Amino acid sequence: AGSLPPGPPGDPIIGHLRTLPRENYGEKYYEWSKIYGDVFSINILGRPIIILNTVQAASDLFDKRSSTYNDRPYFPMQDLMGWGDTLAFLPFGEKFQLQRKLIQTPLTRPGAAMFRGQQVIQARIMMSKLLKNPKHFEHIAMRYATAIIIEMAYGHRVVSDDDVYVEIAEGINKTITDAGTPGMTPVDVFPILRHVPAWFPGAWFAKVARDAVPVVTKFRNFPFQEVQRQMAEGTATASFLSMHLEELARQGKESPEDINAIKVAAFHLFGAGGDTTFSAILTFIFAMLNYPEIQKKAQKEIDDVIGNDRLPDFSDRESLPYVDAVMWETIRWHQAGPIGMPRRAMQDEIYNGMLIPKGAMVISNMRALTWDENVYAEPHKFWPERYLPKPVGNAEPPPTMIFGHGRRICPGRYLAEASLWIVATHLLTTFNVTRARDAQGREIVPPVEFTSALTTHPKPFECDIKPRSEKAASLIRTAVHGEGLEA
Ligand code: HEM
Repeated sequence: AGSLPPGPPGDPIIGHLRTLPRENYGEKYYEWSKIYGDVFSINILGRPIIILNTVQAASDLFDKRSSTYNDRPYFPMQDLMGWGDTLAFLPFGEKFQLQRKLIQTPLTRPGAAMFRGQQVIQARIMMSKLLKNPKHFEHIAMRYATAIIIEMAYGHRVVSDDDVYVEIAEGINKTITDAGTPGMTPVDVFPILRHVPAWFPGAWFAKVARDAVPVVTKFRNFPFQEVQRQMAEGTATASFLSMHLEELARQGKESPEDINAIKVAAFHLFGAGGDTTFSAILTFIFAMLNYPEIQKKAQKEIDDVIGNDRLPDFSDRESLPYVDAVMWETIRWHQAGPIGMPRRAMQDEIYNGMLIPKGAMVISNMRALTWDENVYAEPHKFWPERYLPKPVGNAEPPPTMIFGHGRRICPGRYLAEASLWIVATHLLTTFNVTRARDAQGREIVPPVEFTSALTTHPKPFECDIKPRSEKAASLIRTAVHGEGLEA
């Protein structure tokens, strides 16, 4: 009946517990795939983990045999923190089906397009903040990613910097980072550690979870109560939450369970879509800093197509293939979620003669999928032309697999892509990202290093973000002023 996929040698009892990297799993697994094969396995205390390192394998299992892989393993850490009932962490079953439907329905490609007006406004607010406070670009990008999701989920427009939602969101992002990579923390490996008190040596995760609970609880309840209050007063703006609640009322199905399901779905949007979008935008700024020639070339395309009398809009996307290619290359270069989200096999299966046993954790290693040299020529090179048609480019496929596969594919992908595109295009149109200089006037060259958790970000870096011209600066000021959005 086949044996497990090959893998690195491990201890007969503890398996690969000690060989597992402490960070950058994606890269380590990518190296192991070169030695042990595209599909290889490790085990921790006898629990098999199967790692897929090509789009072919991920698609064969998660798309074509999806009924076996729609499940997720149990994530004790995220459960302790208060995320256990949210879509990304739910096992396959009724709750999953309901959450998936609630989240997916308004975020289809045409559904996501409804939020474009908000994205344009928020991109312009972001540019205006960069004009005033360029050194705070990291915070400004975080604020943008937050604002997009909060407005969509709750109808609240974040304009000012000390908005309470931004504060809560920062707290949430910190808990996500502190929690490490789902499936890989000590408590995932030894679920018994759930019961260990926070002071226990090495039990950092218990403290992280304990500190996260009030932050998560506040985010779960506060915006929901606000929208309920606004709906009662008749002042609510249309949003994911208000539309779902109105629909329930229309159907006369306002049971506490149904209302709670909607509350959970709205609250999950930020957890799933905030930090990932933020990571992609920060990575874009970092890529432009590291590849000035590419930045110039994208700016030239914009100058030729849009000119310098107006700001870009979504209607320009078709006419800017190079900018599109730069965006895709950014997310291929360093994707926000390097090892995706683990699945769990729901039955024994044989794949290419190898056994994938029921209960195994199955991971599609995004890092290897996006660095596969059979798909991407010289994968380590930042080369946007690769997506352009031949002979200018190499006609390689855009790396849409960073959003996953099958029935658990990221439901926020259209929204995420548009959030990134509109910011990238505004930034290229109006600003230059260049190296900052130290007190002696020498260029600061930050190392290309990324943090390691469920989502990754470039490690804090310095750069100069200056308007390309006085004209560009005034276009931003006029746009923001015209909308009455100065804060
Ligand atoms: C650059 C941005 C983003 C990236 C790279 C990303 C990537 C991913 C990946 C890899 C998964 C796991 C898919 C799988 O198991 O095959 C996922 C799941 C998910 N994403 Fe995203 N995502 C992004 C933005 C967003 C946004 C903006 C939202 C919502 C507004 C969102 C909502 C979700 C949800 C709810 C899930 C769980 C789906 C499930 O388990 O059924 N994501 N995402």
